[in-house]
Amino acid sequence: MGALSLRGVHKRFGAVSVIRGIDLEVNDGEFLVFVGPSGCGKSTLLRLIAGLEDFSEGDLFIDGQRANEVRPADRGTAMVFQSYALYPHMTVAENMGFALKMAGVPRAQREQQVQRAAEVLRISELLGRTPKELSGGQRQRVAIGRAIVRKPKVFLFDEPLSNLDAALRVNMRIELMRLHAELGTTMIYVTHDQVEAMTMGTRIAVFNGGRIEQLGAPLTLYEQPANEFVAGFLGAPRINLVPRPAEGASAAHRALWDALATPTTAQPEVQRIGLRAEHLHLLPAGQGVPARLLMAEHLGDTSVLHLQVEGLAEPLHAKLGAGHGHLAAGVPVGLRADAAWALAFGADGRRIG
Ligand SMILES: Nc1ncnc2c1ncn2[C@@H]1O[C@H](COP(=O)(O)OP(=O)(O)OP(=O)(O)O)[C@@H](O)[C@H]1O
Repeated sequence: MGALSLRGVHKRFGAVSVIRGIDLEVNDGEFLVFVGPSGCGKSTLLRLIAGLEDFSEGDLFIDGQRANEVRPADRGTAMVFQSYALYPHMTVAENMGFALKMAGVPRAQREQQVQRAAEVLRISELLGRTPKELSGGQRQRVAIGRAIVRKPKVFLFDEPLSNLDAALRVNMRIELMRLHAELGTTMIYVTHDQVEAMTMGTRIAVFNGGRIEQLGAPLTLYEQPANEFVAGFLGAPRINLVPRPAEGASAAHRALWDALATPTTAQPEVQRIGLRAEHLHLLPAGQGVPARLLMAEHLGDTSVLHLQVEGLAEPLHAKLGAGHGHLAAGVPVGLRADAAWALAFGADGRRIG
């Protein structure tokens, strides 16, 4: 079992309030991702769960038992850090078995648990090496192995992949998902990388300024964000936000607003309409909403276009499939908006529909 409950949690460092009222239920066996911009408190919440920080207010329950005062080693949690924090003079096997040794587990049992974890992580052949003889990805596996041998109820990962290069990160992402499927243990995973969040999480909690803005399944958050912050944080390029045209707005701005009209977006309290880049399409110049191409990023399978609509403060982004490599900066184009995907936001940033 590894269900976790946080109730009314606050954390202050001196006068600075870092966690500002969090209630959260983590289900047994789920892969929950904490995502948010730098400094929003996600690592602090993870450290509170691990027992590395004290609560200023609020309670933590692990499998229904209040755990605020339980020693970190006795909570059934195991944390994996971004810096692998391996002991340089110990072999991989010794590093992985160290916590068990400290806990007084007999040698034979220790060795068996280390062997088993090494098999799961596919690093059996590395057990005799020291950390300096390992690549970054292998070191990260050892750090994870050290957590596995303790058979925790909950794994806590604090940006574990951010020291790895892009290709290795993708590999380790898949490995961690496999590990989760194999062990079935609750995992809480902190990242500021929205791609990691979207691909790995059973659910995602989007943090902002010490609070959770929204909690839900990745695609729910992507398609039905509670507010502009969540809409803007998930998705690359960033969601397009079109403000309601004020008096004296350009004809192109008005045409764009009209192109986004649906029964929801037509409501008078709607102040901004959000449209993701994949729902903005190109037309020949002279058709649709007039725009100018500012810059094109041709990625091979997709092209991301940065477009200026006269009178809008921010450029729009459109994401197109292959076959647009000929488009160069400066050309006039037309735009078609897929209004069925338009999201309507009120003055306070909350989504209306
Ligand atoms: N021990 C501490 N003393 C004082 N302030 C702290 C302490 N630990 C964290 N903070 C502050 O709390 C805020 C939240 O930090 P935290 O590390 O939880 O953010 P984060 O969301 O994990 O960000 P990042 O992705 O940059 O790690 C930051 O402003 C940080 O400076």
